[in-house]
Amino acid sequence: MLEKDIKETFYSKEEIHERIAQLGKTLSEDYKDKNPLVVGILKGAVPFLTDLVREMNIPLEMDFMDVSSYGNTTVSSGEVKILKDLDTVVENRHLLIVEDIIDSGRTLNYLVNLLKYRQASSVKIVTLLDKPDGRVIDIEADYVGFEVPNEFVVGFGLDYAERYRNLPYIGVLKPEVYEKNS
Ligand SMILES: O=P(O)(O)OC[C@H]1O[C@H](OP(=O)(O)OP(=O)(O)O)[C@H](O)[C@@H]1O
Ligand SMILES: Nc1nc2[nH]cnc2c(=O)[nH]1
Repeated sequence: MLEKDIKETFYSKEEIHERIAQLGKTLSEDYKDKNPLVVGILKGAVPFLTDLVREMNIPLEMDFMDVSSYGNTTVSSGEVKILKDLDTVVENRHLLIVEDIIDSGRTLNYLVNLLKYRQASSVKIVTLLDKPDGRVIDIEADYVGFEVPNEFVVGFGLDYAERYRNLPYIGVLKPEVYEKNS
């Protein structure tokens, strides 16, 4: 059903699971004894976060924030808005922000500055995907799953107009899918 809209697969289900297992192992070593607060950024990071934390065999806590800069389009508005804030006080906590993708860098730049201002002990980023050619603000993730080219990708949490988040792999849509929507 969903497959018929996909032009090309960049990363398969198996490749993604293998990479998440490696990241979970590294993070378990780096965060042992730190009781990190794992901060998921809704909604795109949910599939990645739920797989990642199950590969981390250390004590940790989870919380979620929802911020928006894209609306229902493939173009960033440039303005980041908080739609849902954390429930947890982050002062003196080690934070690990979990994202599905860094593209322009605007979302993460905003979040890192905000959480540092709230006096977290440390703020690091793990992202499933990094799109370096999309960058407008100079910010890098501390842990990256895969690099992707400068194309609008969907799947494994990433949507187009709220669809395709449940695809178990990462790919790009056929051009006619956008034409139908415009
Ligand atoms: O580096 P940037 O250019 O800021 O782009 C990255 C952000 O864009 C997407 O979120 P979106 O606002 O589309 O929300 P969603 O996760 O709910 O789809 C993605 O989940 C990142 O949070
Ligand atoms: N679905 C999706 N959301 C994004 N947000 C920023 N870049 C992207 C992208 O390539 N795909």
